Amino acid sequence: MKKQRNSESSIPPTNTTVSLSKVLNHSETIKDTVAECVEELSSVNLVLNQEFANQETNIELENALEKSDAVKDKVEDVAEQLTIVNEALADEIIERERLEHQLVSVMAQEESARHDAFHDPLTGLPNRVLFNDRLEHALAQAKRYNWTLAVMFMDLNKFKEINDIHGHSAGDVLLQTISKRLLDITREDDTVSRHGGDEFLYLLMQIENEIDISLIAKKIINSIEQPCSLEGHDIVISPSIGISIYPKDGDSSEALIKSADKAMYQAKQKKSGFAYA
Ligand SMILES: Nc1nc2c(ncn2[C@@H]2O[C@H](COP(=O)(O)OP(=O)(O)OP(=O)(O)O)[C@@H](O)[C@H]2O)c(=O)[nH]1
Repeated sequence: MKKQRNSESSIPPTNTTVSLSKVLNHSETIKDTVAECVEELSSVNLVLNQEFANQETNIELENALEKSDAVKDKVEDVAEQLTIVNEALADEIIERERLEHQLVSVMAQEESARHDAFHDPLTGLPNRVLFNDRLEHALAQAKRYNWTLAVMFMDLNKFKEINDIHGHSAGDVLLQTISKRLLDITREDDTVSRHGGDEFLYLLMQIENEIDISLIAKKIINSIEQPCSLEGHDIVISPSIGISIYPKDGDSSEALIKSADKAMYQAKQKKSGFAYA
């Protein structure tokens, strides 16, 4: 009897399960062939027995018949053994599939927990923890290879008014829209993160000069200042950005973020869009 395998599983079988299934299929074919041999031997022995019953005593025929019956019994026994082995093999395959399924599901849960630990739930952007980790790593590389890095601290202007006028969920949509725009314009090596509330942090890797940084800051401002449709209204919001540069403004992540934060307040006061530390 063939065991019912878990065909609804969305997880592709591993090489081990595939090879075990091949062995089982092969073994089932052998068992079927052996079972056919048993049937053929039975019918041959039946005919011989009938012939033997009609004859005078014939010792040689009697011996041959006994041997043939013994062979049939042995082959029958082999067919039964093969059935037992195949059932054990089928059980083993089901168990392996179950374990593989369990393993994949545990790995998916771990991956999801890891993602949640390092990302902001509202916008999906990297959170503070991931940003700090990337900044620490970037600083170690910058020290080793003499790179220049830039940290941008960005805060939205008068974001509270959006919440007050249009409601908190409209504010959430605005934060999500802005985050998507920021992600779209961020280079692969750079990092944009949500620091909290309406604050975002940028890490720019291997920056050549301030002209490049200013161009990036203008690009970010331009992208954020594009109108955003909220509940039928076109909302326009602007950011203030403070910029600190490694090694000029600090050689630790705390110092660079602090300098950029201070510069952001200057940009906000002067309404200049962005300012350097
Ligand atoms: N919708 C929404 N609002 C948030 C979230 N987190 C923080 N806020 C709000 O964001 C606002 C941030 O306010 P501030 O940055 O202090 O004020 P602001 O109006 O932007 O003023 P300036 O920065 O001085 O221009 C506060 O009203 C918070 O309640 C969030 O996840 N969703």
